[in-house]
Amino acid sequence: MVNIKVNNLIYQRGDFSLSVDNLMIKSGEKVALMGENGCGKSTLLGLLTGLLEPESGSIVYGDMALSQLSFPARAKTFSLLAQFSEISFPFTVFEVVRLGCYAQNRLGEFSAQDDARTLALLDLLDIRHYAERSYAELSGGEKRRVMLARVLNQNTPIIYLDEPNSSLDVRHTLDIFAHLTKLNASVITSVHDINLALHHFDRFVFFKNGRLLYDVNRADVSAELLSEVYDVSVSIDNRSFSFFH
Ligand SMILES: Nc1ncnc2c1ncn2[C@@H]1O[C@H](COP(=O)(O)OP(=O)(O)OP(=O)(O)O)[C@@H](O)[C@H]1O
Repeated sequence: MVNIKVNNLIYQRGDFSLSVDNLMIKSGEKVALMGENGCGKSTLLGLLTGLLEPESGSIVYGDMALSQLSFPARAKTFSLLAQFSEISFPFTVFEVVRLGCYAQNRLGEFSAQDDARTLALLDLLDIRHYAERSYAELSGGEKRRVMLARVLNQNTPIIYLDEPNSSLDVRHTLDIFAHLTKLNASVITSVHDINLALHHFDRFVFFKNGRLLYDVNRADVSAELLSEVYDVSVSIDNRSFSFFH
C-alpha cells in the first residue's frame, strides 16, 4: 500500500513545460488523466516513473523519494504501460507476458507459479490461443492486450497506463476497464474517452497546456468543465456526454 505525493513539480522540454503544484494519490485510487493531445499526460507518467527528470519538485512513494528508490525497488512499486512499446526479440506471447514476473522474482528464474499466473492473465486478456505465437505476428490490438497482460503480471501496488485501450475493440476495452476497477492496486491511466472513464474511474485529473486545471471526483465532471478543457461544446444526456463544434 503506497501513496504517491507530487509537490511543486516542474518539467521543461523546448517550449513545453509541465507544472504540477500538488497531487496526492492514495493507495488503491483509480485516477484518469485527461486533456487534449500534447497537454502533458504522458510527460507526467514519464516523470512519475523516473523516465524523465524534473527541473525541480518532488515525487514521493510512501516515505521514499523516487530518486532514493533503486531500480529493482521501482519495479516492485510501479508498472507502466507506455503509449508505444515494441519488442525486437522473437519472443512468443507467453514469454512476453511472463517477463512481467521478472520484477518480483528474486531468484531470476521463473517458477511454476509464474507460469500459472501468466496463463491466467492470458485468459483474462483473451490471448491464451496466441500463447505460442510470435509476438511480432500479432495485430496492433492483440499486441496491446499482450502488453497489458505483461504489465498486470508485474503485480505492483501502482499501475500506470498510457491510453490502455488504444487499438482495442469495444468488448476488450470494457473487459479490461472492468478488471482495472476491481484491482486493489492504484491505477493511474491517461484516457481520451470521457464516457468510458466516467463509468469506471472515481477521480479525474484534467490538464491543459501543461497545467493541472481540475482534480475532481466523478460527480463534479460537468459539461462546463469539459467545454473549458477541450474547447468544444458539450451536452449531457442520460449520464453520457456528447461533444460538438
Ligand atoms: N520525445 C519528445 N521530444 C520532444 N517533445 C516531445 C516529446 N514527447 C512529447 N513532446 C512534446 O511534449 C508535449 C507534451 O506531450 P505529451 O506526450 O506529454 O502529451 P499527452 O498529453 O500525453 O498527449 P496525447 O494525448 O497526444 O498522448 C507536447 O507538446 C509534445 O509535442
